[in-house]
Amino acid sequence: MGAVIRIEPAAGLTGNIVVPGDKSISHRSIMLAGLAKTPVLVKNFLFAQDCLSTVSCMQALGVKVEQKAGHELVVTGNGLRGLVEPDNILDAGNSGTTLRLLLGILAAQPFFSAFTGDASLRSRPMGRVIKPLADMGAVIAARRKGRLLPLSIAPAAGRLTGIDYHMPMASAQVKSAVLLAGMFADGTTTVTEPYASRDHTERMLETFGAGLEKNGTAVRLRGVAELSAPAAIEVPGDISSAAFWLVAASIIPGSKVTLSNVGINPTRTGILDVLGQMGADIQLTNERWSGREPVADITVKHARLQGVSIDGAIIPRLVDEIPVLAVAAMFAAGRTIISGAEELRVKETDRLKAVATEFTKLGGLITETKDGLLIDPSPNLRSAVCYSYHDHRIAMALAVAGAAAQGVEIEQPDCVAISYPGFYAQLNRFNG
Ligand SMILES: O=C(O)C1=C[C@@H](OP(=O)(O)O)[C@@H](O)[C@H](O)C1
Ligand SMILES: C=C(OP(=O)(O)O)C(=O)O
Repeated sequence: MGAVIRIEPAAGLTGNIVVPGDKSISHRSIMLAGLAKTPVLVKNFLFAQDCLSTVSCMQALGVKVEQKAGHELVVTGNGLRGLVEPDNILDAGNSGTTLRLLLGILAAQPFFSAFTGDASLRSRPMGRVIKPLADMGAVIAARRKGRLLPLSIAPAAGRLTGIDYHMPMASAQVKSAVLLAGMFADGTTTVTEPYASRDHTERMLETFGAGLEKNGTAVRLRGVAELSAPAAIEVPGDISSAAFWLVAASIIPGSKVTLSNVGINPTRTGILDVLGQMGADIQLTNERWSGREPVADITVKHARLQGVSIDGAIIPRLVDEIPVLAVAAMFAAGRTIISGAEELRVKETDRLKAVATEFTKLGGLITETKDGLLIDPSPNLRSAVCYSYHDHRIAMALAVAGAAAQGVEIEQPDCVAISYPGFYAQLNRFNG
């Protein structure tokens, strides 16, 4: 693709877009299927770099993964206690989800393993997962006093012990790591979050026969002897990928686009709620179930947007959509205030800083605060050379801003392959 991509202004978005499979659910489908005894067909798997990192780690742990036609995989594991010691360091690449969820699984294994990742992942906080796992009896050593990759996991002295863990932040990755370790532990494991984060792990554990109890934001799980796998899992389209089109169509005049087969799990639909509050014209049709995950087709038309204030429980429900929500806010009337979003500082890059710095280069009226963003209507957006920070969501948010205004040049654009390899090709179809 090259070191820089030029995004041209787009005409109205029309027609149908099929967004790729959900990244969170794709990761979990490979991990849980890989711990089952019978083969699982995974349909609409996301063939993107992050999920492929999970595939290669699971293969290194002795799980067979075969690619079938299209977006299908067959995963064949060796049962809940059938993983084998990897003969090299596992590489999670750019993927926080791969690393943190697998850490929960590997913390409970009777063998040694070690992890590294790319430069971004090596700077992201791992203490938040290592601490509760260590409380369960896991033996994990990591760089910078147990906080950063690379890290190693030694076999625990005996079986892990269930804990009652109150998480300091809402994080599906931390919650999932503890629950996955809890499957292998003696007794019960309870995790409580300050606000509800995505619950795909809980839903998929139930699909694989592991009983859970939920009470508010608390989830409780007992140790499991063996999983019982479904014959097939169908991964819904990713609402976090759909979000780029929801915003692009809302702000580009003449747009009317239908996004088919998008996951609408309520722990993920904050973007629909907030765009709706801003005055977006969004309709859901054909609501149905894909296993335990709800899906729908979503039609979005251009609309006049209003600024909005968001904080608190909504943030985990749209945590990855904030960069593109900031684009919607630049095109809205009135100020938008985003707070309680300090978690964005520990994603692939510091997303609050990246959004404020790069959108300012485009003429956006946007200021970073300690835990969020202040965004004013920005009528004089211009073209500029902007930087992705190698962060897929920053690159795609910049592309949407450029497409809706005077174009943009994005340095280091290839990172979209982390979650949405066909993104630029799809956007090019709408060149004005
Ligand atoms: O569990 C998951 O699949 C994810 C959880 C979120 O991270 P946190 O758990 O750090 O909030 C999210 O940002 C990430 O893209 C995917
Ligand atoms: C934060 C993200 O992913 P991860 O934490 O898995 O790297 C993301 O996809 O926006």
